[in-house]
Amino acid sequence: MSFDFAPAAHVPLDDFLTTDSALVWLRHSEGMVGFGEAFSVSATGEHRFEVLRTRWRELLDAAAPEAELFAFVAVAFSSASEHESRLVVPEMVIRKVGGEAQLFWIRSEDVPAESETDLYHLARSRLAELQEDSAPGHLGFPDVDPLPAEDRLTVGQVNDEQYKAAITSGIELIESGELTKLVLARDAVAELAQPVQIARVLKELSLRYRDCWTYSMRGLIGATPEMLIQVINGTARARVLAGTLDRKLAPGSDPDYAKRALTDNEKQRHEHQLAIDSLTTQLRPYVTHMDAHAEPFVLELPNVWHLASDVTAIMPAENPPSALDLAEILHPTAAVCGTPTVRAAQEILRLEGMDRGRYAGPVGWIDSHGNGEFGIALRGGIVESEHRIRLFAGCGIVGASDPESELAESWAKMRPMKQALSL
Ligand SMILES: C=C(O[C@H]1C=CC=C(C(=O)O)[C@@H]1O)C(=O)O
Repeated sequence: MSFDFAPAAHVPLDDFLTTDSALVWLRHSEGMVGFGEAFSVSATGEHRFEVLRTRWRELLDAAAPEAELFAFVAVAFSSASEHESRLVVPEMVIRKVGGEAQLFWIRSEDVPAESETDLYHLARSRLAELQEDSAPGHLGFPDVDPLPAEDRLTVGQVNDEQYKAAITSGIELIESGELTKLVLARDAVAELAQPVQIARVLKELSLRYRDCWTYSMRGLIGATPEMLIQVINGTARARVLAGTLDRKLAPGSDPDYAKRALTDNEKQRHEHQLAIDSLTTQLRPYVTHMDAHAEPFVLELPNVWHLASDVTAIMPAENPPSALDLAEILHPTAAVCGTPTVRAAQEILRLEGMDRGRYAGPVGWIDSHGNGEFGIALRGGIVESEHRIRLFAGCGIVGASDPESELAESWAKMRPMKQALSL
């Protein structure tokens, strides 16, 4: 059931981030926050999307026809990943769009209520209970977590030298003509003396990175600037990024620096074009009309500038694919994998030396009408235990790439999380 929810209409939705276990999708202080867990399914391997989709359909088929259900979804980057892809239906969702807020509740049959007003009060008190829930139990942390004496950031599975060596091998593959583009990632581990305060980190990200989509899905947290696909009432939208410039490197007084260094730079344009082509080629067969900007624009974030392009498409009126269908079709784009896709994915497994888990996979939400939004899980990390979070960042490699600069760029991409964790 759903109610108009005035308490969220006049305040930022961020104010409802009271518990670390909340499921989150926020941008410009609107979006969705979910509490509790009515249903959950996980999957690994090649059929992970299909397993999530099938269980979601079964759930919808079993639900009352008028039920409005939402699920939060995060899918592992690779079919070879040992990490689980998850779909979680929260018991309650606060959704805010265009200044209007609603509260959705999957009420268990045994909650008695006499009137609408009664129900609303019951919903409010249930929400208050769920908002108090401090249980990181949902995240399945191990019981024992040795405390670091002070906060530290250490190398992950891939150290700087290994990362640069992988990039050099990537460049060789591109020069030999086997690949056109390859995205290689690395990790770093933050160990904190105090428990990771997920809700606080999310608030910081959402406040500072307002143009990004702040997400939290059972331990996977971050704020991504890249929209893989959004489907709302028959219109699909994507924001494709590729081509990055660290703002720290910019000369202070030159207003045209970002434009010159990105828009007028051949390497960056080439890298960007490959990402656009991979998205539009995959999307075209599923839509009736598609518009992509002829010229990319410069997206300004507090840490970096990106070359960006927005794509809008109209879905067919009959049997349109759902947001989850499209996420599967489009993943992985050349912004996180490479060109050609299959070969690049193989080289990522061979050269990267780590399991990306849900980093760089689709993360977002879906509803019972096929609508949904999936960002690419970038600029974030995975909370691995109460005191430890693994950060990830990757860089698109083309023939003209330089390993040292790409390493520096990967640090720039981790800066939002480092700041939010006060590291
Ligand atoms: C792979 C990441 O970024 C991608 C998205 C935007 C720009 C990118 C780049 O310029 O390399 C990457 O393709 C990451 O942030 O971990």
